[in-house]
Amino acid sequence: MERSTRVQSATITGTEVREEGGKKFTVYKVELRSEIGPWVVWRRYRQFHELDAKIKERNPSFPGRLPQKKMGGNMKPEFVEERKNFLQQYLKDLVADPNAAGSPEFRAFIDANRSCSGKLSDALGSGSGASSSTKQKLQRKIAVLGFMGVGKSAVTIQFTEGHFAEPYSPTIENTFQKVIRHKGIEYQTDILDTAGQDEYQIFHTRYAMGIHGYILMYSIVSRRSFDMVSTIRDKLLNAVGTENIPHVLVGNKSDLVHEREVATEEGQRLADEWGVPFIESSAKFNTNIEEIFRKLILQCEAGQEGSDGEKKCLIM
Ligand SMILES: Nc1nc2c(ncn2[C@@H]2O[C@H](COP(=O)(O)OP(=O)(O)OP(=O)(O)O)[C@@H](O)[C@H]2O)c(=O)[nH]1
Repeated sequence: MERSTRVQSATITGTEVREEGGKKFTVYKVELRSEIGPWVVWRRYRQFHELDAKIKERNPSFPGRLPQKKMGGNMKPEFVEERKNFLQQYLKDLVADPNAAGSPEFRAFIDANRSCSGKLSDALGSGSGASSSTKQKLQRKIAVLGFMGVGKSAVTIQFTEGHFAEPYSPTIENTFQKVIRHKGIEYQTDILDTAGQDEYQIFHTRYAMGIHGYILMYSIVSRRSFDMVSTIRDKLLNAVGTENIPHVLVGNKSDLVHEREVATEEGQRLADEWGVPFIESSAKFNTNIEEIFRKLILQCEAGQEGSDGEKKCLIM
């Protein structure tokens, strides 16, 4: 299955005035559509400008033209409306150009995980193709997926904050950060702790964009969560459009040995079928927690260094 998620349209459907550090600015609401569904990002003019500079660097003959920068009066409604129309035309030209629309810069621009203040260069940190022998901090975005209550938050919190979050509170969505060092390279990991998924939920497109690797988790004390992890993986592969995405299978709550419903061999067999690493972990006792993230980063890097057809650490 080798399909790329192509953006079919990008439409500016509104504007909003926001404030940061006492400064007001306009943000443009961009509605995007692809075969995996619609999603929205908010972007300010400066981010369009940054995108355009990168696109032109890559392809100086790209025909899209941005409206000129303006020093004052750029909050006036008539000016914002005019700029919006210009930006709309720019996006239309961009989507119509397969090279520009398929570029990592545009992928980062439409990444729903980025805010309207984030710099494009930060989002592209990992996609620069830098050699793994040089010392630098690379950004890796990881999403943790799995059925409700399997311990996605507990594992993430144990890894990033070093304690066990005992009381159960269903997650809506959270992002955590931690630096991992591996072979002299520092990886700035952003971990997206997602809401528990089941077979009826539509897979959020934002879980398919801008993520380098996935932790697919079940609980060894829940047969249902083990059955569900394959369904979630199918939805993920379908949304991302390729099987070549770094992921690991995790059976959490390994400390609850007397309540076990899924044998270690079953987890291992499934991971072998998928061709990915398998780890049993306990967030409660901090067993194998770092191992999960290390294995995922390793898998990511192995793909990047490997030959064609290998799992690649890419921004989808
Ligand atoms: N014994 C044990 N309990 C765990 C472990 N990991 C998580 N738990 C408990 O399981 C419950 C659910 O954990 P969460 O981390 O909130 O699960 P989640 O997957 O984030 O849940 P949702 O946000 O609903 O999807 C909590 O009461 C945790 O304390 C573990 O390794 N061992």
